[in-house]
Amino acid sequence: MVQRQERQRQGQDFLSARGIHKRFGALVVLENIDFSMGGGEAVGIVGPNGAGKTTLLGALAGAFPLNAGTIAFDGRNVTALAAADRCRSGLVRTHQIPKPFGGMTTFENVLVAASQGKASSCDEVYGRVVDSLRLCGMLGVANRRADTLGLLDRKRLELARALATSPRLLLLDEIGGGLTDGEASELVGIILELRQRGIGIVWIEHIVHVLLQVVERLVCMDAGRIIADGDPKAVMSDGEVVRAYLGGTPA
Ligand SMILES: Nc1ncnc2c1ncn2[C@@H]1O[C@H](COP(=O)(O)OP(=O)(O)OP(=O)(O)O)[C@@H](O)[C@H]1O
Repeated sequence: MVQRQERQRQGQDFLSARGIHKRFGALVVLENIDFSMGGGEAVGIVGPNGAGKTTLLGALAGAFPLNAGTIAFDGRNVTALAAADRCRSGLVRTHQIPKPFGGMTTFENVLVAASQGKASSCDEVYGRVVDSLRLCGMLGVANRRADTLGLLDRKRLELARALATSPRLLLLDEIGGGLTDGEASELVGIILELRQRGIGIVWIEHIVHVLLQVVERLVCMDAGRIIADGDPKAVMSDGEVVRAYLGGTPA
């Protein structure tokens, strides 16, 4: 297994998850996961279907209570915080299948999200909405009902809604799923811009060559465990990763 790179994480992690354990009934989905990262870092998560990737993202975002483990974000223990409170503190996730409010316009969808973020004045909220729409290339469809948007625009809207909450760490769940390579590359441009703003990224994605345009560190999960964590090239050539994820025989 590729060993995790030691990079002054002790005591300085922006996000730190320790001993995470999650069961659904008798099914153990996350087994004693330790995961941490620094501020502004971009980490990709890969692994076979059912490995527990989305569940890990849900655990970090506060989608459900854990069976064991603790999560600290920016020096604060957030284990008992609900998802909405984690979002207000800057820990924000997107969903694999975007579910915008279909009867609302693109603008209204982002406005709802912006209102849920850190408390601020109406002017600031409005400014965040316009900034998010501009960054995600959605000003031209701001007045379109969300249920008339195609898949790429729905994915952009999912990003814009997350961005409007003023995230400091963004958890992206297969934002490129279902898109062509060209469409996914458009999202890469937006996500790179988010990185430039200092926003940390954790990104689950099956389109690995797209993911690798953004992240400097890759984690591979299998059967509820992290089996490799480190430099993307080293992880992708790791014997256990090749066996579990790439479906081949290690060279
Ligand atoms: N709410 C739930 N109730 C019961 N089982 C669940 C629930 N959520 C996930 N699971 C199960 O947990 C396991 C891990 O699912 P998860 O969605 O985290 O995997 P994944 O690695 O994200 O997979 P994929 O790449 O297919 O999205 C699967 O066996 C799934 O069926």
